[in-house]
Amino acid sequence: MTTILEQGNISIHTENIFPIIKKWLYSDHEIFLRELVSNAVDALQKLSMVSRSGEFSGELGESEIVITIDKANKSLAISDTGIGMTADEIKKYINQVAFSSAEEFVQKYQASSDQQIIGHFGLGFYSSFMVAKQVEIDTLSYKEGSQAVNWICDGSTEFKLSASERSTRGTTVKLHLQEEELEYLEPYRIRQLIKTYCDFLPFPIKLETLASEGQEATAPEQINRQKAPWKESPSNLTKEDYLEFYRYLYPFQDEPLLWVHLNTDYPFVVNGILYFPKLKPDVDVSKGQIKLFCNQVFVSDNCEEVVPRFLLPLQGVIDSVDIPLNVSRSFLQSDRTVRRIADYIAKKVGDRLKELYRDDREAYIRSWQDLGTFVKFGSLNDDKFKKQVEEILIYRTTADLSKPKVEVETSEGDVWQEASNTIDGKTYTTLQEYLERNKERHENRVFYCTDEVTQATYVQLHTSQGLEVLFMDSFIDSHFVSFLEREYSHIKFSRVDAELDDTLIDKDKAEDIVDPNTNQTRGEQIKDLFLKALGKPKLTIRTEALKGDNAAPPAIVLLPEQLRRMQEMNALLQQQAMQFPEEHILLVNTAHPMIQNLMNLSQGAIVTGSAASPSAELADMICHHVYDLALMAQKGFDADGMKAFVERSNQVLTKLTERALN
Ligand SMILES: Nc1ncnc2c1ncn2[C@@H]1O[C@H](COP(=O)(O)OP(=O)(O)OP(=O)(O)O)[C@@H](O)[C@H]1O
Repeated sequence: MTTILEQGNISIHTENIFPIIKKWLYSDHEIFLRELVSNAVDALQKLSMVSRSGEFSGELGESEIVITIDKANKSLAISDTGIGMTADEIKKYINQVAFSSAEEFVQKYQASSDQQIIGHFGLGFYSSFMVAKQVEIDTLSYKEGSQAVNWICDGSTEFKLSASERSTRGTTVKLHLQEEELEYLEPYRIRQLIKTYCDFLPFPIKLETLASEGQEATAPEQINRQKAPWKESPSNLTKEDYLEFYRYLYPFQDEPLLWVHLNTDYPFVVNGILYFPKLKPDVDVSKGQIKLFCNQVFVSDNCEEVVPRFLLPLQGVIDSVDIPLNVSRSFLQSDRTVRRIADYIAKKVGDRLKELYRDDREAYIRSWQDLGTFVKFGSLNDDKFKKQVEEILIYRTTADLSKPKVEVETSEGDVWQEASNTIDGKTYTTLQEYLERNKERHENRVFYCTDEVTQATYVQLHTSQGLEVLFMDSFIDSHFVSFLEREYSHIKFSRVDAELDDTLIDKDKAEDIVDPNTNQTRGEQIKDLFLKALGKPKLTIRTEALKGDNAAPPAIVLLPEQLRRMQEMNALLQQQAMQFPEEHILLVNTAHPMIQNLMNLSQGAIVTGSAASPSAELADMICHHVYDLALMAQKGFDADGMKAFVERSNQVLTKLTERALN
């Protein structure tokens, strides 16, 4: 015999709140489980609080949550061994609080047309009516002498509260599922939901199934991971713990480069672990991969609005109760606390990078290929971050800075080895160090290379004369160079193929006057020869005697810095690869023996007086060839260019062999 304690009407003002909720959150029905499990966790936590405060001195017993699938009766029950509720509490918290907060929730969202709510939190207990035609609460409070109670509601505004036979402390919420919601009787579906939303809740969540037609009962089995490493103190976690957690979150991915553990309580609460992944070339940097949690309950698979944009490629977890969840994503972006949290995250990331630079230079350099992209992207986007990391921005250099490791000893007797900037034969430097080292030879001028292969000749030309070149060859670097120039307006950056530094040119040789009749210098004559032979109006021909004897090539193609940058910008705007501009410079090296021979060859032709003489023809061909070789070192050939080059190579060789035989 059950005693009816109360039968009545739930005090809400919107009569038909149930259909509205169902319709409103149509696609989100599954969140009912998250809400009910969260309530169970709260009940367990409250019990441990009252136990600690001495208000409750009974046995705590097993703190756990059990989800029971009863296919035969089409019901799903969520039980906890938490604090429980008395009849009065049910009346207050369920009949009044739960329903009025649900009503408030619905009214709020009816008024808003924005479906992009980040969390859909706050519906609480009431969300069970999205999937259940009847909900039953069976509960016994921890308070001594409490009477167990049973509450039943069928989704209308009426409820029935009666005494219950229950003898164990805690609460069971049983959902009699609607016919169209029977998917929640499938164990795989429950596992999937718990893994998604409740994996890191701090109590065991177990799943059991009762026997049903053709199926045996299964004993309760834990289905959540339970441990949330980001809530632990960093000093309790080993490197392996962090790596294991990363593998758990992102299986089958390369190991992360490093991680940052966030934990602060003031002025806002933020916990989390962020990982720097190895960047894949196809990574979509506009898509966030950080998981957002609120009190260990999963909220969203990306929190693009919470982390600064440049940190979007990071992975991991952010958990904060201070991020408003029942708001639209666009609102989040302008929320003041969220902005401050974003700043905090950027600062922590910067600190971590500086720490690595200081404490483990080798790891820093090894990871630079990937880290550098973050750091540069961050500097471009966030001024505060730029200031934080500008001293640890490094560039690979041609300078040989490898020196024996020096032991440094402070007056306190601390000894450490000065960090080496050379790893696997590659040396790195900061911009400041570069400028300092080269102050005497080229103050405030930086030579850089964007492609080690195609610009090899130019790099070699510079290094042979002792000029230091920085490699700025990652995809972000073309923007970054312009950015650096804006930031440090006194520094001039020139790509190795843009123009030649005076130190590379032998001024005396170039001025050599050879023809007393015309007063033409050797350089002018060579220029004429190439102009006529090539016949390209947009091509500028320049002659210089390059230093370095035979090490310097007979000719190189130069692309003036500003012109090239404009082309790059246009290509970017049109989303095309940059075409090699027709306006460029062919610099012919008058000091090269081959160019001198070529000059003599063409002069021989002039002496014989015939423009079509074999010598003139060969000289003309060689001019084309020299130009092609210079182009080839810059950009390679297209199909037509390659065909012409091979054909001409054969002709030149034929002619040369003929001459050798004569
Ligand atoms: N399993 C439970 N054990 C004990 N008390 C519960 C349980 N479930 C719900 N309650 C009580 O009912 C109240 C209302 O629950 P409901 O889920 O609607 O809202 P909430 O948990 O307070 O807030 P929200 O879910 O919006 O964060 C709770 O505050 C709690 O007092």
